[in-house]
Amino acid sequence: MASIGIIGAGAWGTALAVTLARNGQSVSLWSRFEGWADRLQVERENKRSLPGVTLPAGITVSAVPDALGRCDLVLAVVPAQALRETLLAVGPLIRAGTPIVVCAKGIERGTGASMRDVVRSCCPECPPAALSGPSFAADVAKGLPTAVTLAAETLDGAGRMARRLATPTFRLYHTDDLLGVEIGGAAKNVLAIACGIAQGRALGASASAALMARAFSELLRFGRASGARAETLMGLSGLGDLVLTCGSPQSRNFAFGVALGQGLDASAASRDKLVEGIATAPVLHAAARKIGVEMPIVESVDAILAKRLTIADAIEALLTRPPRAED
Ligand SMILES: NC(=O)C1=CN([C@@H]2O[C@H](COP(=O)(O)OP(=O)(O)OC[C@H]3O[C@@H](n4cnc5c(N)ncnc54)[C@H](O)[C@@H]3O)[C@@H](O)[C@H]2O)C=CC1
Ligand SMILES: O=C(CO)COP(=O)(O)O
Repeated sequence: MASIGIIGAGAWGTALAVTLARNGQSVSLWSRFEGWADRLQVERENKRSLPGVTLPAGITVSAVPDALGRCDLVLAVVPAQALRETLLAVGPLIRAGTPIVVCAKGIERGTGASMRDVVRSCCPECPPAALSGPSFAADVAKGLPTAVTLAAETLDGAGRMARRLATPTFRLYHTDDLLGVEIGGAAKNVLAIACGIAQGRALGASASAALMARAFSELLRFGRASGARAETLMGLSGLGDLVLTCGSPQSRNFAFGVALGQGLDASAASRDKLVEGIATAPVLHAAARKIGVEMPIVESVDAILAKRLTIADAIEALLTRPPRAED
């Protein structure tokens, strides 16, 4: 069987490589940094993100992307804002017809492009797909169980990829609602920042639950108006990942929100870690406005990050919105 290619040797790229290789797959893991690729290849451990987890022999790590051209399935696991630049660099090596499964969760800043549209524009001959759902890299790398969703343009294609990537502890459901899966992953990061802020401000467990429920209502409203299916938004990649990310300090987006809520400045709170919701907040807010969907929590996060509102004013604005029927 041909290898599975993984682009990006950060926390999630490494965790996926480990999971797949433990299940007998041969994995080519690519990092753009030669020194980092060499370290992983020799030390057999990602000491930065997943200390204590051994890379199985089935993983080959390299900074030379040629092996991607011999893979029949490629996972793109770089930050959402780096996907275009990365695919422009290594995409031409990927064989036509090879699906590119984006594992990043976000919307491109500047263009407002979805991850599948970035794949389509950089690698027009490779069908885009997405893998998303409640899955912390550290949990998955330890072999703890979870379930996520694989979305592709066709249900058959999604099913084939899901069977290829599933392991006894990494359970994959599949769907052809690529739009819905991408929206869930991108939106939950922004909403988790708001939930973190509530935690950081010590607003209490009742407020956290209320905020999470209203956050889900925003996700659902935006997703449906965009054409996503309700069952996807209520599934693993929507509600499932929202619950995980909005309720756990293990989440970088939630932890960033907590730090903001405790009074830390945004750049200090996100130093040395990837917080996808920061870049996605303004683009998601703009996309919602464009289609006339109200997303007050997303709007507040965007305004706080852009320093148009203080946290205290944003909380006050949310609490004093006119009463409305629940939707
Ligand atoms: N860590 C997690 O638990 C999970 C992360 N994800 C998603 O996976 C994506 C990647 O996240 P992590 O692996 O956790 O981040 P990370 O920060 O640990 O790793 C990111 C990787 O991308 C590479 N990279 C960064 N900028 C780049 C650029 N401009 N060009 C090429 N490569 C670049 C880095 O060198 C690194 O190898 C994010 O979109 C995240 O939302 C999804 C599920 C779980
Ligand atoms: O997407 C994730 C879990 O499903 C990881 O969330 P964070 O990027 O907030 O750490």
